Amino acid sequence: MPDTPFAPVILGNEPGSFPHSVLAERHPAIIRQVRDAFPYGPGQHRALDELLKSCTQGTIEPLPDGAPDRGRWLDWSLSDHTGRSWYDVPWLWSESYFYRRLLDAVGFFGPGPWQGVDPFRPAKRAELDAPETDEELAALDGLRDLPEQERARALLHGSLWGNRADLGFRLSAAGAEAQEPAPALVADDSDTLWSLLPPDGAGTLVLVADNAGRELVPDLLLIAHLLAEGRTARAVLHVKPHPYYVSDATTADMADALRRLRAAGGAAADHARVLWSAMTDGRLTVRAHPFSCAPLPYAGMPDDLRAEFAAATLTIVKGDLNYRRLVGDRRWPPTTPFREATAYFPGPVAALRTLKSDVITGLSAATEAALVAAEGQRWRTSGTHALIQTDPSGQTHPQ
Ligand SMILES: O=P(O)(O)OC[C@@]1(O)O[C@H](CO)[C@@H](O)[C@@H]1O
Repeated sequence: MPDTPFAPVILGNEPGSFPHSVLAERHPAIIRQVRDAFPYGPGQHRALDELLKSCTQGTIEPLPDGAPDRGRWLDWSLSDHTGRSWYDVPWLWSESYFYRRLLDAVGFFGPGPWQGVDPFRPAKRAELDAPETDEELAALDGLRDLPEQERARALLHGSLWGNRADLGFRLSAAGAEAQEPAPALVADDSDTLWSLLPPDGAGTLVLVADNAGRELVPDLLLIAHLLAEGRTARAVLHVKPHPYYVSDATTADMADALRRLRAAGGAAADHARVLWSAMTDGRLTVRAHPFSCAPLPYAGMPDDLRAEFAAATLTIVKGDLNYRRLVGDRRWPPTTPFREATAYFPGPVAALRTLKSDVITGLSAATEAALVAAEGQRWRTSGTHALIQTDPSGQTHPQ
């Protein structure tokens, strides 16, 4: 990435914009949802009242003394943003801090009886247990007799479109789920992606997961396929170290999804066996790195994570939020080459994302023009378009 990117960082302070609506409407709705999720006590309700007031009308406050991650947040610019309106700091930062404070309010970080209780768990469980999940898993049996390449492609698309299953998104985009799936890929670098995962792959695939439930299930199926077919020797699944953006996957969600696959029978259970045994012998590992919940773009990743991505044959980055973090949460001209925005990334990287926020790179001028002609700017946030973008070059990029 150029040292001084010319695209402005996205803030939430423009009334009528998507980021503003997230801060002004989605966050209060999430607080309401959390209040309903568990029989919290008066202290938790008071803390939620205070958070509601702070995040809609107030300013950013420091973390409480003794917060286990206070030092980390200070490194992540907390002091610079303290005292400022939630709307006036980078939107990515503001949203991330909202989830951090929400967890405080319900006692997630303890000490106390609510320590470690995920406030979003009921919503995530309901989705995983929904009949639609059964239907999707049963459909897997129909793939069994297809040639490997077709199965691989179907599973890649399952993982891609699984990103529409985002519980936070549904809070503010009622109806998006009900629409016909828009098949339109606004960018499709899948051939390059597959070239990095050849049938005799000896390397490591890293998949940076996004949502639990109906997104994580197809992500796991894709990993199972790649391991079983020898397209990768090892895989690392990055999940969040704590609940985040409502539906983001944690280790507990991964375990729930895997148990769900195992219980489904048929091809789903076959995939579960592959994953279970790969976890047992270490070919599949799970990581919950603190930076996965950082309010910063990946360009600011710490050295250990950089080394991990550098060593991978391919890193697949899932979802909208991870895309914002991958390319930088900025108002890029849409034709900015994806490879320019990811030039800092230390290894080959691919993004699988449905479009749910304003950020976009890597469109051809013709694609952008067609989208604008058909929908104005709505295509950016409607969740009905998707992309597969690949930057195979890693460190060999000219910086
Ligand atoms: O990362 P995901 O699950 O695909 O999407 C996250 C999301 O719903 O939340 C953000 C707004 O809160 C947007 O980036 C996006 O719309």
